[in-house]
Amino acid sequence: MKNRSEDGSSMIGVYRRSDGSSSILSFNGSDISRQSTDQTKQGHQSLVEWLNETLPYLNLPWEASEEELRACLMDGTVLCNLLNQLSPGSMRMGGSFEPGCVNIERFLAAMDEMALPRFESLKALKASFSDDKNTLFARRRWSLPEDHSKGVDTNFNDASQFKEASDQINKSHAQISDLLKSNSLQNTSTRSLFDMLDKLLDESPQKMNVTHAFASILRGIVQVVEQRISNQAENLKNQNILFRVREEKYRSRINVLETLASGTSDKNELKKQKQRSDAEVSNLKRELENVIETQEKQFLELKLNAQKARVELEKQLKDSELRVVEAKELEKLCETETKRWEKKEETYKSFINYQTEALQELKATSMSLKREVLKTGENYFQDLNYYGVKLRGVAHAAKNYQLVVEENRRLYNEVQELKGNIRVYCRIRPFLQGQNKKQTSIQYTGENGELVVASPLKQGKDTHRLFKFNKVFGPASTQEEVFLDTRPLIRSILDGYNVCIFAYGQTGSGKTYTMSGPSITSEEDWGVNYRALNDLFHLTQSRQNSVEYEVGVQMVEIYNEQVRDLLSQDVPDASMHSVNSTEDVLELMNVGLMNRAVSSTTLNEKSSRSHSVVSVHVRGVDVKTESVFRGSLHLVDLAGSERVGRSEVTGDRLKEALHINKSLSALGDVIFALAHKNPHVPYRNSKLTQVLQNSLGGQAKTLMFVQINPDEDSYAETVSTLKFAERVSGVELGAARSYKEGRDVRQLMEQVSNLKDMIAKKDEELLKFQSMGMPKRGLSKLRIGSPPRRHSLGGDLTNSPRKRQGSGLLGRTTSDSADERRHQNEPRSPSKLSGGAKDSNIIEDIELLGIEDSDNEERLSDISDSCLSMGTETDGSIGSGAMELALFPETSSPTKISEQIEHNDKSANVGSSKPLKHTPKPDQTRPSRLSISNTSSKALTSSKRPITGSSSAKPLNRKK
Ligand SMILES: Nc1ncnc2c1ncn2[C@@H]1O[C@H](COP(=O)(O)OP(=O)(O)OP(=O)(O)O)[C@@H](O)[C@H]1O
Repeated sequence: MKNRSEDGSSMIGVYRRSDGSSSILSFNGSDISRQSTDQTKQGHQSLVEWLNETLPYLNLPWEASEEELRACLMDGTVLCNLLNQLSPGSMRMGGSFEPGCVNIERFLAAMDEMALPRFESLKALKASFSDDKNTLFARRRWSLPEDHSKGVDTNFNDASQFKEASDQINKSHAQISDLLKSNSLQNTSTRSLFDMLDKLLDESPQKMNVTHAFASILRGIVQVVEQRISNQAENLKNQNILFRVREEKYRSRINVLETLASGTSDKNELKKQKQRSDAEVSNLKRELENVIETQEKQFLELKLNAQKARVELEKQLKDSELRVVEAKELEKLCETETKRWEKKEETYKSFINYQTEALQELKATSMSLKREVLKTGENYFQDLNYYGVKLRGVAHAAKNYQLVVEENRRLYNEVQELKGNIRVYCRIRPFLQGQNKKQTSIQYTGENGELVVASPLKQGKDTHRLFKFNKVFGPASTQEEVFLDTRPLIRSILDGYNVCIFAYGQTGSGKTYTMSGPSITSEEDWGVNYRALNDLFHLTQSRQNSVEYEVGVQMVEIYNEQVRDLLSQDVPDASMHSVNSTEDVLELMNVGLMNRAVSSTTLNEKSSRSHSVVSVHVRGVDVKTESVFRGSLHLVDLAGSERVGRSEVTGDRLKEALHINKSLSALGDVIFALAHKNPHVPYRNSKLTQVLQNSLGGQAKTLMFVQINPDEDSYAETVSTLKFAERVSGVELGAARSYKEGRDVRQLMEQVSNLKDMIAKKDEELLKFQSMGMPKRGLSKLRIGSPPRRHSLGGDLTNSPRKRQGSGLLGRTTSDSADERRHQNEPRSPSKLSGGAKDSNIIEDIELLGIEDSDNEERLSDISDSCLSMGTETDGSIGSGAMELALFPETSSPTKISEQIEHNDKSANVGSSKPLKHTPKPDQTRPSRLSISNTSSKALTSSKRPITGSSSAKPLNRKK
């Protein structure tokens, strides 16, 4: 608490007594005013005591009054000495203290320096220096800033030094906080406060990790503030000096006045002057106090501002720190980003370079392309013009294409006809291994088809026999050479002709070798069968743009006059298999060969005792005209033709041989009948001739391979075989006819089919009548020439509607009862079959066959029930005349019909290529209609599965 003396004299200090009362010591140069409300004597005495102890020369009485004490201290010398005693060196006066105000000022300055309150000077001094130990401490404490500043500048050499410095800093902080708590900071001099601030700032960089630059900035600011404060202080000092000057002036005046007073007698006047002077002094004191108060206020304001500035600065410092950290992070981020962008820039640069290069290349390519396009365009237009001209030619040619194709076919067929529709090629088998020593019966083979055979055993002129065929293949001929001369016929099949190729000869003469080949694994060994089908597929492929072909294959064997399907065991009739490639055919024929019945004989261990027939049915549709072509190829590997006597077989084997010979004889009969243009051709005499019916005759092309065994032992058989072949080759069968159906024909076929259905219904009705017990007489009228017995592979087919439809590729329908009857009445004499008794060999053959006329009826009945019935016996053609006959059955009068039949029979047998107007006799009307079976197309179109083929038994035919 600060108090001010009422008289305005300079205030030196205020001290507080221990009992709580306050005392003011004021120094005005002449006295020490003391204002006390309750001063205890004890406190006063202790003070005197302390003064005496400290400055013994004072020797103040123990009970010295305040006035005495004040008088003692008044000139300031005692105070200076006291302070010098307590704190040596604190008073920088060289040890001598002249009495006067100057001493008091020094004392006050020293107090300020030691941060002791001015107004409790003595008490503070006493308290500070009462204890010896504390004396040193106090001194140290006030000199701490200097020490500490030194410490701050010191470089710490080790951790212990650093710790020590850190401890000192902490201590000084503690002291500062103590000062703050004890409010003594308020009384601390400005200088000291700034020292402390300075000290703190020195500490800050270490403790708070503030950058040195910042600290220096802060310090600079503080210095500025300090400068300002020091300016203020300087002002104050100046003012003080001014006041002191004035005080001195007044004091000198007082002295003058006192001198004058001593010289004058007028005491009152002196008193008055003294009072005026006192008044002036007190005025000056008040002025001084006011100035001090103003300065203190200003100082406080400045301090406050400094604190605020400091807080603000600290805040800014923290912000700056944060910003610095942020800036550093940002800097790092910027660096990484910069690097990244640099990398990207590099990448983009290289990419752009690459793109630019690519662009250049593209531009160049584009330019060259443009040029090429232009060039191509020009070429294109040139070509277009060129092709336009060509196209006109082609279009013109295309108009005539069909005509040319037709012409081509016609010419081709004419060539084939000129070559002969039946051709005989003779092939001589080479000697087999182990037959080297054997003599050959073949004496000569000529290029022109001449062959001379002779028996080495017989001597004489007539021993040599000359035969002439279309071609003779010697033992060295290859399979390919043999097929080369067969190939032209294959094309005919695709043009709608029927072709039959069969191999005839004694057992072991090489029939199977020629037809199938020794093995199918090697293409070189392929026989005629495989090569023909292979060719067929190649031709269909080459023609596929103009004609769509479907090919179906059947494979049967005729064994003991029974037909057996070699491709399917389960179906009763010959099954049709659709084939699309040679591979399909190979597969099928492999199966067929495996199924073929083979039995051993003494002549040929593996000799086949059956005829095998591979039938290929082709249906072609002309894409443009929609005309349908049908062609068929029969590839027949006949059973051995040797004589029964030589085979030395008995029992079942004998029966087999007899059947084989019988069927071969029937084949001979057919050929001879055709050769002699007999009105009747006995196709029905064997299953073989039935099967081959549409391939043997006026409209078919036939090729026979006559196989010869060169062995001298087989001479007789060879001669027999060659004679047979010679006769066949001499037959002129007439022009072949292509089976070409136009749209009209197909429509007619459909009508025929409908009519057949109607007839079938009528058949059923007839059967009903029969079962109802109609008079036998009436029935007998209907059943003219009914067969005595029926045998069929498929069992009794009489009532089967399916059979009545007569479907199947092979189905060319069944028997003609009139023909049958006529056939039965025909005497089967050797002369008739052979064309005369002149040829004794034929008679010999027939004898060997052992065929009796009594067999005829049974044989014919077998044929009529055949599953593979192949057509009428009346003529070898597919009877287009028969079709017409079926179409107009009711319109023709009986007389006319009979005439027409006779006419047709004749014309058929002379090989007329024109469609025949075949009108049946009254009792033949229905059978004739039924003799047409246009089912092959149906069979082909559904030929993915086995098709019941040619077993189209016609119940009505048999019933009539
Ligand atoms: N041109 C030939 N070149 C070589 N060997 C042949 C020739 N012709 C036939 N052969 C061989 O003669 C033997 C009998 O031939 P193949 O079986 O073809 O006679 P085949 O007339 O069919 O007899 P079969 O009537 O008993 O069936 C076979 O071993 C066959 O390989």
